[in-house]
Amino acid sequence: MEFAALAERAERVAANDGDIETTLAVADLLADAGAGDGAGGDAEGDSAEGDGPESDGSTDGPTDDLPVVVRFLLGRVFPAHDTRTLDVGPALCREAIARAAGPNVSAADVEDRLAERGEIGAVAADYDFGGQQGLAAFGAGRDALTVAALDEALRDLAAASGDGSESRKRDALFGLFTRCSPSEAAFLARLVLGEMRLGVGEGTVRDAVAEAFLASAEEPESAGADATDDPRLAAPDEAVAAVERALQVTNDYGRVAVRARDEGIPGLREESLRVGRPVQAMLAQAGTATDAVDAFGEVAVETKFDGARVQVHYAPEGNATDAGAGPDGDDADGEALGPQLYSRNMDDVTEALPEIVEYVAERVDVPVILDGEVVAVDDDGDPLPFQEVLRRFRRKHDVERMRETVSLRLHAFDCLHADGDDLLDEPLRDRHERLRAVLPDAAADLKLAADPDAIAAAERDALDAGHEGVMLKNPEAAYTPGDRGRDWLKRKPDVETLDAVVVGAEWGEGRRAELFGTFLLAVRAEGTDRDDDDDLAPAGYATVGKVATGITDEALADLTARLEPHVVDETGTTVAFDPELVVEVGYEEIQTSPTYSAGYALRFPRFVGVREDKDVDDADSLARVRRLAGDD
Ligand SMILES: Nc1ncnc2c1ncn2[C@@H]1O[C@H](COP(=O)(O)OP(=O)(O)OP(=O)(O)O)[C@@H](O)[C@H]1O
Repeated sequence: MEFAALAERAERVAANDGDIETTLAVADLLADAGAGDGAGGDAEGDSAEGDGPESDGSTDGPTDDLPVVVRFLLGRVFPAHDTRTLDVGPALCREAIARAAGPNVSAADVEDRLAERGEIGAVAADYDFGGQQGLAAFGAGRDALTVAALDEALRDLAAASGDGSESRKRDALFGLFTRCSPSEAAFLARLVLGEMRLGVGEGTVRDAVAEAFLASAEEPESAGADATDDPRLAAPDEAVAAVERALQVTNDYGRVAVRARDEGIPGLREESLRVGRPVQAMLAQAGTATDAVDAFGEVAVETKFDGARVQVHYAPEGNATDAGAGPDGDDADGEALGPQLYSRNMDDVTEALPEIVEYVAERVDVPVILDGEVVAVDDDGDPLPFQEVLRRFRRKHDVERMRETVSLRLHAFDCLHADGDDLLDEPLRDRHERLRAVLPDAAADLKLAADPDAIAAAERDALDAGHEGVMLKNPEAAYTPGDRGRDWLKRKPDVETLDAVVVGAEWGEGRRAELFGTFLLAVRAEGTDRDDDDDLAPAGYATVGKVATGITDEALADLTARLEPHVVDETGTTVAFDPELVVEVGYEEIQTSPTYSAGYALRFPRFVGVREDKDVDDADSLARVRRLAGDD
């Protein structure tokens, strides 16, 4: 396919403004790109026969434009799982455009034009690259670019590394621009910067692949046979689901399009995970303990580690199964592969984390794909804030020195593949069993809990151990790459906070016996008197709950020192204070309760901090609590 044809078709795609029109226009474009030389295309209505063999567009022989066109439409030269990048920044692109535009145009001119036009494609299209410069560079006038030639040129450009690579990239890009018509130049500029602006997202391409290659014909006669009986085709929903599934496991839109075209639904169903080819991480939504219990009944409660996401791929020597693959995701079945580590965005972070590589290599003896979090720890193994992990994460230089400064630990919480078995569709509880079997040392604990109080207790433990909180997961759920569904909930941070007065406390236990442990909270309640002797709230205050969660050892010592001088009464381990100190507390909800004199209780209260800026007269009132509870 000529690049000019693609650029022009892309402009027409972008002119559509409806979802369906855009999808149909992309489907048409893909069908045409897929019917070109070397494709098992359907130009003659023979796609049901096809040419069968697995093809990813990288075989010898006539080139297949389909995978390239699919990637280009998404603003990519390489599949998402591939860690290669063009590494062309906006400045380099502007310089190449300026040079291609001729001696009278400087990079600053291009920048000015960009400020006016607002977008690099429009700027590139403004210049006439096919003019003098192009002739001078290529002697014989404009030499038409094909999609395949452009793809090859960009792959070469991406491979440039080391000294002088930036200027070689600039030269290569300049050379390409000189061969471009305005619409090609716009496409190329957007492509190298990954900003296609066609209104074509991943969902559109998914639907278009299904439409172009898998949809059963609406009128079977038109295909000469009863196309609905063709096992390679399916009803639209089923076709889209099959494409989506293949995309989840391969992370490669080009490959999936080719497979859909050549082998239909059964071919897509054969796509599976490959060790060495990262998949998108499953993501979480915010939710409360009550949401989780309501939705799942029994909830899998895990520690939420405060670090950086990492996906571990490893196929040990001598024990690689058919899941082994080369790093570029080809089908190098059975090949061993040292531990590879990928970030949440599928960047290769292997080199930056040598101790995690060693850790995995020493302990795992079957091929695996694991999901987890890398956390920085102090000398006692206690977690450090996640900023410490970031100091290590993408580092290419000084790795050994940094390794001595910041120690890392892997907490694995999921297992996507083990010993030849793809586990995405297995329930979490079973995947977790496999995880414990392959890497018991690093497997995060998974506790099952069926009521919010048990979850709150687990959260308290996690916070006390210095972690970020808890994740609440559906133990029966599959692993859905890239999906932010309702099966994983990150416990919602407290949405509301209350500024309450500390009116009492209990001494702590064990190593905290010298410190107050639990604090009794009250709000202003003008006109109230003490109800009975058990009520510690002084006149004018009403109690709303106790807080013991979220307080570091340091904060406990500080609170104890500040409150001890205000003790007015002490019974056993319980003390009452003069109202002096205001603290901010988070909570999940406010419920009516006979336990406290306000008639309300904070559910899952959590200490946020001392309100140094507030006097007790500025603390929240019972009237506000009533409003927050929805009673006023
Ligand atoms: N046990 C666990 N299970 C799943 N994720 C965990 C776990 N512990 C820590 N995490 C981390 O928590 C992240 C999800 O929570 P959070 O929203 O805080 O992350 P984010 O990257 O800021 O946002 P998001 O991923 O939701 O866009 C995961 O991507 C993962 O890195």
